[in-house]
Amino acid sequence: MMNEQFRQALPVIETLKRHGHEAYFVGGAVRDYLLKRPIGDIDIATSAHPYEVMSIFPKTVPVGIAHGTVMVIERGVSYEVTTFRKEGRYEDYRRPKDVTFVRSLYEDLQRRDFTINAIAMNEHGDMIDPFGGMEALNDRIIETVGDARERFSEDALRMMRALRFVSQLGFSLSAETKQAIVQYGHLLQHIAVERIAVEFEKLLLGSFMSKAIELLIETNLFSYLPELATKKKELAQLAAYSLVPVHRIEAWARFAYVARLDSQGLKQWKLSNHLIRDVSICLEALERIHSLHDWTTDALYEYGRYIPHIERLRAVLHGDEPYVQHLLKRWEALPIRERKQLAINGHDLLALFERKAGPWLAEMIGKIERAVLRGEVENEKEKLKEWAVCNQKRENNY
Ligand SMILES: Nc1ccn([C@@H]2O[C@H](COP(=O)(O)OP(=O)(O)OP(=O)(O)O)[C@@H](O)[C@H]2O)c(=O)n1
Ligand SMILES: [Mg+2]
Repeated sequence: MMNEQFRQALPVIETLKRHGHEAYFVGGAVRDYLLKRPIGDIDIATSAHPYEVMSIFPKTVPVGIAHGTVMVIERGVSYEVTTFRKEGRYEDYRRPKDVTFVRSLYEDLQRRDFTINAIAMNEHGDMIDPFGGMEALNDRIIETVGDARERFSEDALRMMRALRFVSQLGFSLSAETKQAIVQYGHLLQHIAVERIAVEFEKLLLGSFMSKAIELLIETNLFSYLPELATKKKELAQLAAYSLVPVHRIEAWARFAYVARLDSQGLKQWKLSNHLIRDVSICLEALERIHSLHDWTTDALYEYGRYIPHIERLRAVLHGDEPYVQHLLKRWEALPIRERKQLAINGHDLLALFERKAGPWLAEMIGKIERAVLRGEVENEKEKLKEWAVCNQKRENNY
């Protein structure tokens, strides 16, 4: 009964109970535990007020007091402890700013998005499941708690969440839930792009991505996503790929490649500049590298640590085998893997030629770099100096 992660978290529940409060495990961890999937963060719901939670535990962080959430750190692990609540008035189809704390677990579960996410577990491992979540898990159905149109107008992001759960779990949408997405999809326009992108990324990384993308098209929800309103055909192509990308860079790069989005398009998704740069490098590489043959020494050197991403993408997009290990071996065998490894630097060259710094210097370093990479000269300071001087003479003779 109960797995190690929950057992480790038991003291949090027990401590709350000792202080006279109710406390349960809730949310995704309970769902994933019942599905025998690896569980992520453990969330706890309690009748205790946030300030009571903070006074009971020695180590807490008020991460979301306004929403009733306090992070409790117990034996180095952090848990989100949220006071039973029902959400206050919803405005603008977003999560409410104010919440009302309630004293009953039932009311707390009632405000949750899907029945599979509205199951609570007590300290003995007993399930409290007033909305049929376990049956839905068994039937592999995603259905809202109560009226779907109500749930989606409370928080329109839940429509994206429904599809990301489809992608992660391979479940189907209940007829009512699907119908409500068709009807309320436009409300997604009120949701911050950053929040949409978080769910979309999980969708792109799910094992059943194709099924989710097909639903995205079928419900027309795609037309409210950044840059995708006119990309129905491209999305359908994305659904045709069955391999799962292992990394977020690959997930976004494959998406951008198939949907024909450039870095400007990705900017509309409000991804971090860092991620956009990584994805853009992969996209640029995919224009050049179509087969194993295109992995020249120069390409290996240029793409360095991106080789595994690019190669896996190339393989998926061209229906080929990935040769990651082979390419990494070739990359590791290069005389140098980055400019920093050159045995000569700018100072050395300035002294050698007794010249002032100028454009000639970068040009010279570039030539030396290429010569070393091609094995024309050994990466050793004296040899490089000699080569540089000879090269200069050769050029002056022309
Ligand atoms: N828009 C939302 C977001 C969350 N929840 C509720 O809050 C729980 C925790 O939310 P979150 O951690 O975002 O999702 P999980 O279901 O836990 O999924 P994951 O395992 O990916 O964290 C959900 O299970 C659900 O009960 C909700 O009702 N409506
Ligand atoms: Mg969670």
